[in-house]
Amino acid sequence: MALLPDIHTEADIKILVDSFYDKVNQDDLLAPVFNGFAHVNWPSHLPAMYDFWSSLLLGTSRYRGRPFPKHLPLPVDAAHFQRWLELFYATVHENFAGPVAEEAKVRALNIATMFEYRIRKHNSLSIL
Ligand code: HEM
Repeated sequence: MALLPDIHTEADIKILVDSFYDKVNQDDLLAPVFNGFAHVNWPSHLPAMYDFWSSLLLGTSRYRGRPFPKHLPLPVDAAHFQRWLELFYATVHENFAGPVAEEAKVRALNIATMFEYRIRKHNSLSIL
C-alpha cells in the first residue's frame, strides 16, 4: 500500500475540504441540512472552510469568523454531529496519514463536541 502524505500545504487543505463536502453532499442525514434547510452557497462556503482549516492546521490565521452562531439555528442533534465526524474521519483516513492528520481529527472532535453541547443546552432551555 502506498504511504499517504500528511497535511502540509494549501493544496492538501483543499483536498481535505473538497473531499469532505463531497461526502456531506451525498449523505442522507446531512445533505438536507446544508442544502434544504441552510441553502448553503458552496462557492463561498468552501473558501471559508479552506481558511478555517488552514488556520487550524497550518497556522495561517486566515479565518477570522465566529462559526458557532451559524450553527445554532440548524435542526441538528447528536446524530448529525456523529455522522459529520464519521465522514470527516473517513476523509482524513482516505487521503492523509501523520501528526497533522491526527491533529485534524482531534480538532474536529473537540469542536463538534462543543457545538453539540451548546446547541443541546440552548434547545432544552428554550422549551422551558
Ligand atoms: C451537524 C454538523 C454540522 C452541520 C450540519 C454544519 C452546517 C453548517 C452550515 C449550514 C454552515 C453555514 C454555511 C453558510 O455560511 O451558509 C456552516 C458553517 C461553518 N461550519 Fe459547520 N456544520 C456542522 C459542524 C461543524 C463542525 C464540527 C465544524 C468545525 C470543526 C464546523 C465548522 C464550520 C465553519 C468554520 C463554518 C463557516 C462559518 C463562517 O462562514 O464563518 N461545522 N456549517
